[in-house]
Amino acid sequence: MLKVVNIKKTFNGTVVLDGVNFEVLEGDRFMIIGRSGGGKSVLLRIILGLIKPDSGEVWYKGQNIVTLSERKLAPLRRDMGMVFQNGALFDFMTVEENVAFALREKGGMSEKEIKKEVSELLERLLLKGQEKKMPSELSGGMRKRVAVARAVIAKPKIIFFDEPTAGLDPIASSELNALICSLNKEFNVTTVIVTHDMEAVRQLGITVAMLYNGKIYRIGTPQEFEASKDPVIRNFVHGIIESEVRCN
Ligand SMILES: Nc1ncnc2c1ncn2[C@@H]1O[C@H](COP(=O)(O)OP(=O)(O)OP(=O)(O)O)[C@@H](O)[C@H]1O
Repeated sequence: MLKVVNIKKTFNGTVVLDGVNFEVLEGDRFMIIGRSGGGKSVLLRIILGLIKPDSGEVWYKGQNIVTLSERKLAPLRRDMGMVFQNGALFDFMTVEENVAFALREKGGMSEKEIKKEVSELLERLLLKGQEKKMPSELSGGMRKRVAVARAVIAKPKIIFFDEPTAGLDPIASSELNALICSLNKEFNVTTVIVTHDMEAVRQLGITVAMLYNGKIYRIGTPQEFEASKDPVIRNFVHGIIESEVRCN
């Protein structure tokens, strides 16, 4: 469904991505893990055509996203949903208006139909009663769910999440992961999730790719990562650092 070929990106002489290769199959929940600052968000932005790599290709529906103009990207973007790390909601719109935005942009639906779809989705995402609130009046977990609603309402074929559980408590994280799981299964939305939350990987992952030193170091299942004896993988998965922290 999506193929990333030899992506390279350097910022001010610092190599961030040094030849990244992987393929995401239809229906997958593909987790990209790696250390903070390792280039995961940059990679997502390249895949979405928001920034250009120095070299490499991103194939989607037989087209190389890297070489497309904004005009040619637009129809492909309609297939793609994105939930940014900070939610990126419109602060000046209510919850309802934020979620309806993509449907209004797409056109072809009456206001009544839009209201019905928005209201059904908000109910599914446990946001009933929050319709008229502004984003600033919501908790972090609610904001994330609104961001998910906004990304899925237009029924994308593939959806990208950048650190969906960052800043959420363990219960809110698990609730959000359950939601991502049901969206993937019920609507058959291929899901790509960038995270350093190993619990999210355990709960959601079908395929896991570890980004390390600018390259995909390993691709496997969550179970293979858990059981790996490779020191690079083990240290990441089990949060081991060279001088173990013992404060008590
Ligand atoms: N527009 C930019 N200009 C210069 N450097 C950038 C730019 N965007 C990202 N970088 C650098 O690229 C590196 C990778 O950043 P990125 O945000 O992709 O990391 P990440 O793996 O997503 O980290 P985190 O898990 O902390 O979000 C960082 O060193 C960052 O400073």
